Amino acid sequence: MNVVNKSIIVENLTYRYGDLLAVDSVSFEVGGGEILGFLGPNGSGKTTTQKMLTGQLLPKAGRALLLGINVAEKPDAVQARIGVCFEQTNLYEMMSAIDNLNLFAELFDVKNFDGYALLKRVGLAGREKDKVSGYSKGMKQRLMIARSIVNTPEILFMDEPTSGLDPVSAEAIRRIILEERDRGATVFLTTHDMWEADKLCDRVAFLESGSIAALDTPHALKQKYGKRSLVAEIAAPDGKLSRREVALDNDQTMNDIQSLFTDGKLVTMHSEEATLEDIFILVTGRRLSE
Ligand SMILES: Nc1ncnc2c1ncn2[C@@H]1O[C@H](COP(=O)(O)OP(=O)(O)OP(=O)(O)O)[C@@H](O)[C@H]1O
Repeated sequence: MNVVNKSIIVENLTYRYGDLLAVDSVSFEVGGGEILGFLGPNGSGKTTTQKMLTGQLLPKAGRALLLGINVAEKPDAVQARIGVCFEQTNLYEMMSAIDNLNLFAELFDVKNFDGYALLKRVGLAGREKDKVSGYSKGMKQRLMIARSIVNTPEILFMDEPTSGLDPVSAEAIRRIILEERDRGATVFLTTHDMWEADKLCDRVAFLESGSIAALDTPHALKQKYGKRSLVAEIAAPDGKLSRREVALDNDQTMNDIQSLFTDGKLVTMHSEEATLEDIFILVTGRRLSE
């Protein structure tokens, strides 16, 4: 990652609510066109960090540079160039979807804005003129995504964008995140969904009690912390099935694999690698869903 290509630079960012240290001197960088997953259990400081990065909270110490601009010093300059999709962001419920988007396009001074094309992209074609109050949760979430990309943002912040959605809506939102990344946007994504993080993110940060416990590609984290194994089912002469797990990374591996073929009839065999959830527990000692 070279200097020009760093979209987000965070240095010792700190936030306290009274005596409670919510974000504890966090530092990291995100490259242009990268998807960074920010993962942590409830209360670990994800939202507070996002709020400081998007100019909604002033850090108590440290700083965040977005596109080379110090957010605390010039929040307006930063906000014009980013997109924010937070769960609690309000849509104008009594207005139609298209009017919501047109209003935002006006606020951002977007030239030649085509709200119909954007609504089509998020799967809301045909419902453009319906009032948002009549939209389902998944439809509102799609509209929020559309709203967050009205200004073709260079950095997109998303807080749990697929939480509580049906699989079709969730997949549509993941597709848009990847399209935005392919267009060149940097994406900062918080999620509880480890499978989603593994699938979407170039790198993930594990946040625990306001500190980053690990930050790397999902692959590198699995290599570093995960164990690889083979899981086999073997049938005894009486037909009784037993399950065997063979660690792939120790001195006994060859002998153990051979015994799978000699100790009975090998019925099934597959390799298993650690999930991000397993590694999160290993690194932080906590479950994500605690
Ligand atoms: N407005 C507030 N006043 C006081 N304490 C707060 C406030 N907002 C958050 N906190 C506390 O700061 C800590 C970090 O909260 P934050 O909302 O950043 O965590 P989070 O990781 O986003 O959690 P969640 O996954 O539940 O959204 C928590 O201990 C929380 O109780």
